Amino acid sequence: MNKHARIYVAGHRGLVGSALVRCLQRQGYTRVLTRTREELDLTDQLAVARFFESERPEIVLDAAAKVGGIRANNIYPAEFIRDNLLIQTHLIDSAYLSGVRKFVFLGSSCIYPKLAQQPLKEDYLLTGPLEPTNQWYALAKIAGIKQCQAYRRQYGFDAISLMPTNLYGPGDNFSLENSHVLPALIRKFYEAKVAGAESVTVWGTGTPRREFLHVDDLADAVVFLMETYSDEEIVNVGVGEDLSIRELAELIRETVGFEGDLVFDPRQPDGTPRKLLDVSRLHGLGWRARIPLKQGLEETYGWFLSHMDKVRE
Ligand SMILES: NC(=O)C1=CN([C@@H]2O[C@H](COP(=O)(O)OP(=O)(O)OC[C@H]3O[C@@H](n4cnc5c(N)ncnc54)[C@H](OP(=O)(O)O)[C@@H]3O)[C@@H](O)[C@H]2O)C=CC1
Ligand SMILES: C[C@H]1O[C@H](OP(=O)(O)OP(=O)(O)OC[C@H]2O[C@@H](n3cnc4c(=O)[nH]c(N)nc43)[C@H](O)[C@@H]2O)[C@@H](O)[C@@H](O)C1=O
Repeated sequence: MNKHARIYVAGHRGLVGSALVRCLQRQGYTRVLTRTREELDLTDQLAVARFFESERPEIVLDAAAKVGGIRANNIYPAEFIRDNLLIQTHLIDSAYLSGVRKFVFLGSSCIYPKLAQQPLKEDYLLTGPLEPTNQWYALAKIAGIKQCQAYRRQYGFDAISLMPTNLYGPGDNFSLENSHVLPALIRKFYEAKVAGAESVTVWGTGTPRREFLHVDDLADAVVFLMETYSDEEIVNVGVGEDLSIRELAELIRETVGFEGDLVFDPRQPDGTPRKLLDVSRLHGLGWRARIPLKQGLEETYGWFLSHMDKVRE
């Protein structure tokens, strides 16, 4: 792949976007294009079309979206379906119209049916009802996959769709309200430790299971597949193993060094009982995750401690 290709990373300040910029720079890509939301609101079709007309990137990595944990998805369904449909539609359409030669769309493991057989194969898409708490976001993502496939079929547009599992790492959203479980628990245990609290409340029953991929692994997989993969079939991107929320909480309690108790709040939603990805297609394409969860947790906790000023909300 030409290391001087003009690559636009949409959403470059987010968890995934910032990891993609780091990864591209590490791999010697010299022309990475970015725009903040203030510079380019991706829900504004005319602004997006003008941006592509004037900047003409050759490659687009789409890491821009309205993203949040189970509570945010449950409370803001209109924003999750509207913003994600608008952002992806504008990016895919303007990229095609302006001659972009490679487009990478990011879905999520939540696109699969709530009670599908585990581990989740890519073929299970649309074979059953979705998890209610994030059906809005999931449907938007499924529409994005179908738009990429339709543009490949009708226009020969080289768009690929990758389905990451739950992600974590430096640059994550550590807000207590709309973040995902791993960063939320890091912050909860840290604040409990500092305050000398007796316990930390974990939402739900602790029984759901989740798979966690470090965002630097994800970025490496995205760049690898950007360079090597071109087909309409979606590709799961994960580690191929999971753990219960209780086990995760115990791991984070140990990483942070909190000595109090866990209290589970079953009034909060558990969400999907399990969403472990089948990663055999990914492995067959020649990529495997490398960062172990324990090591990734320690590194993420270190980042959290040295970036307290950046904790969103
Ligand atoms: N985090 C996870 O566990 C997972 C994430 N994914 C997918 O990965 C991608 C990135 O997610 P993640 O990095 O976690 O999300 P973040 O919320 O960390 O980053 C999203 C980025 O999109 C930008 N953005 C949102 N709305 C707009 C807009 N209207 N105009 C311009 N920019 C906008 C945000 O800008 P600003 O900084 O200004 O808010 C932010 O930089 C998404 O497609 C998500 O669905 C998939 C599976 C799991
Ligand atoms: C990436 C993925 O992320 C989301 O799906 P999710 O994985 O269910 O999200 P989550 O990380 O918020 O929760 C995972 C589990 O953890 C439990 N949990 C305990 N304590 C806290 C807690 O303090 N905060 C949060 N957020 N969850 C907690 C929580 O009750 C649930 O059982 C969607 O965006 C979905 O669309 C998607 O794509």
